[in-house]
Amino acid sequence: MMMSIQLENLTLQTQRGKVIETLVKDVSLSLPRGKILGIVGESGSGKSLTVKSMMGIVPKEVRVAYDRLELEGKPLLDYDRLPMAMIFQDPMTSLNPLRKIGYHLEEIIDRFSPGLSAGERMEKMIDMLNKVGISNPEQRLNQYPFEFSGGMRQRILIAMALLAEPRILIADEPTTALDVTIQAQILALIKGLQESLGLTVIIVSHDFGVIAGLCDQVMVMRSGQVVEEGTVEDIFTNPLHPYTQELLRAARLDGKWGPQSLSVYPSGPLVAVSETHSVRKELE
Ligand SMILES: Nc1ncnc2c1ncn2[C@@H]1O[C@H](COP(=O)(O)OP(=O)(O)OP(=O)(O)O)[C@@H](O)[C@H]1O
Repeated sequence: MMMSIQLENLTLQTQRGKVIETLVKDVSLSLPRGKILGIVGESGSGKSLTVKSMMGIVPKEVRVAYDRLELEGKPLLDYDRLPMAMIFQDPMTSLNPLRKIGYHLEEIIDRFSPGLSAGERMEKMIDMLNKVGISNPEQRLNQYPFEFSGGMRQRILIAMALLAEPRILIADEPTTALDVTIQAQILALIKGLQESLGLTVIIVSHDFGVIAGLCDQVMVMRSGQVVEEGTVEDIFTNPLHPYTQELLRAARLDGKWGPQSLSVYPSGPLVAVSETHSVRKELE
């Protein structure tokens, strides 16, 4: 089977004074085309640095080494022509507050689809905003980032990522900054786009609820190393590493994941049905 991403023995190190510190050690992953991999683990476990090193965007002070990094069967030689795009936790930091949304989208079109007429560019922008669920796209193109909610800004970032026509989408904590209802909508959008465009997706999260609802494969990281990996069923129904069990227990206590809700998104807010009775709603 052709692998979309193949990474072998990624190790990341940095130097503090005379001491060399290993941030990520021997991380390997291979992901078939069209599948979703979730990387889960507590803060500082090395999730972000792992995906950033595939994109070639680790900070300068971090030394990157691996035995193999191949995208779609080819060694990665040219970071300017990656078939891969990335979205981040905080959409505001990726948008220029002084520029309208249309400007952001046109910039990407100019880079990845040069030579289009003004009409074709407009058509492409409107089509993409429709795809990511933004209504009144013509009007929205003329608005500034601050005129959008957090969830809508994340949709814009997804639109920007997709305009680069990637076959692999990397999402680093894409819903962490959003409230729970909006989180579910953004995850449903990512899932829908993955299905309709046949994207391979890597999603980084510290939230097992997010992983359970979305992923085919799961990689659990702790202190820069993978402690367990497997299909979503392996990890959720038969977690073997105590850390995975601990994370799952914590996720259950958090109310975000229960054994019966494997294939659904995190449950919604408590809604009162009477003065004394509240019920937790399931989100789509
Ligand atoms: N530029 C850097 N220089 C030195 N150490 C770094 C640098 N960037 C990250 N680290 C360290 O590398 C480790 C892994 O960081 P990383 O951001 O990948 O973690 P993470 O699992 O994504 O956590 P979070 O969810 O908090 O982002 C952390 O201990 C972090 O402090």
